[in-house]
Amino acid sequence: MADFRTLDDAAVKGRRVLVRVDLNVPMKDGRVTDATRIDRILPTLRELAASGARIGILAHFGRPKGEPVPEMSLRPVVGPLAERLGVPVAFADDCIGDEAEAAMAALGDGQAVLLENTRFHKGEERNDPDFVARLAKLGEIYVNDAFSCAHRAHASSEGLAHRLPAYAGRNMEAELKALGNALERPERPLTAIVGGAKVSTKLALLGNLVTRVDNLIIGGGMANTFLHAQGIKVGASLCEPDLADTAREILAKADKAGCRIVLPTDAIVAREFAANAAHRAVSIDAVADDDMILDVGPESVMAVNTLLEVSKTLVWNGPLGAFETPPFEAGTVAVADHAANLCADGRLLAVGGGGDTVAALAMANAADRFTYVSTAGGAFLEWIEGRELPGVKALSTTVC
Ligand SMILES: Nc1ncnc2c1ncn2[C@@H]1O[C@H](COP(=O)(O)OP(=O)(O)OP(=O)(O)O)[C@@H](O)[C@H]1O
Ligand SMILES: O=C(O)[C@H](O)COP(=O)(O)O
Repeated sequence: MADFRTLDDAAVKGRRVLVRVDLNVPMKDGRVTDATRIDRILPTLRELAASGARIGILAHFGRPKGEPVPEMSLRPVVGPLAERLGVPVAFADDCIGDEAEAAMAALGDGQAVLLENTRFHKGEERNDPDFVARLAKLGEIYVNDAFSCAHRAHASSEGLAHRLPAYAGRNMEAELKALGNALERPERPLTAIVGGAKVSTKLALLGNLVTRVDNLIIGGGMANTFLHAQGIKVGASLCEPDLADTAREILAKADKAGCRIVLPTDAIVAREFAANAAHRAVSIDAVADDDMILDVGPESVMAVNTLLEVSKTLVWNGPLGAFETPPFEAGTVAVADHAANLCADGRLLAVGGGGDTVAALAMANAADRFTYVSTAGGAFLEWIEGRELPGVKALSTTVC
């Protein structure tokens, strides 16, 4: 584990502490649908509040690309956060500038303010030194509790650690410890399931993953680009044709590395992406031009579950279908339940991670039966690949 300072080493009473957390929580119609990421940061926030810190909470939501996008405001998260924390949390409409500075100045010991989405500024993702300086002006101490954002070298997740005395929060510590314990020397066969919708940012990661795992099951929106790359028609499904070459390279690399790739052989398709839309199961080579693949089909579920029976370790990021919209949760739920049963029987060590993956595991009542559930998705995948995560590295190299 990285050698970093923790809250045990920080003297925070009466001091302005900037805490980077991950509030990129699953949301539907402006309501938080899974609060796992909120629950995991409570120990840090409670400890800081009890120690008399004046807490400025930094977080992002969605991918607004450096512009204020009202639908990606963090305001709807204030209520659930305050409720779970058990104390009021103020809100500032900007994370830098006069409003943010005034909000921080107004805090008493033990009080907290949530600052608006850091990604509303281009400087966040660019890790722009001027933007980092404007954030740093708000605090005297920096705590990074967002393991799930540690793969991003952004201003609030990396840059700040070089500007302020930096510490790991309790969630950051706990995630690194739990993942290390579960997966440092995984028993084989090691199987990974990667699904979900963040195709452009996660597909490239699979090139390394295939050299580390014995089996890679690809589902969700991620599978469609691979199917397309193999000349299979995916109709109106989520697909990134520009990444077809990358997908083919990954398949070739997997072949060379002896990693078995499992793609869906059938799918649940619909012509409308809506709850209870008319849908049907089709063979993967029978997807029509106006069909959307929204879940894996029953034959694919059976193949995945059979492979899990002969696996010793499972790592899973990304749901196998659009699980928030019934009935397209069926594939994800069936596989999650089977993995959880194998895990409960001691036949499989199963670790799942990711904002929506956690919600999907909870929907399947599988989360409690998994060995460990991480809040991290992309960061989890990069950690499994053995990459150094910039947000973690910055904590261990800080000079103050
Ligand atoms: N076939 C599909 N078509 C469209 N969307 C899909 C499909 N399969 C899965 N999804 C969507 O993928 C989303 C989750 O993907 P994502 O990659 O963000 O996973 P995650 O667990 O949240 O990981 P991270 O924490 O990195 O975001 C869900 O909203 C789900 O509806
Ligand atoms: O959901 C996540 O995995 C983290 O919040 C990071 O989000 P990002 O993939 O948009 O950087």
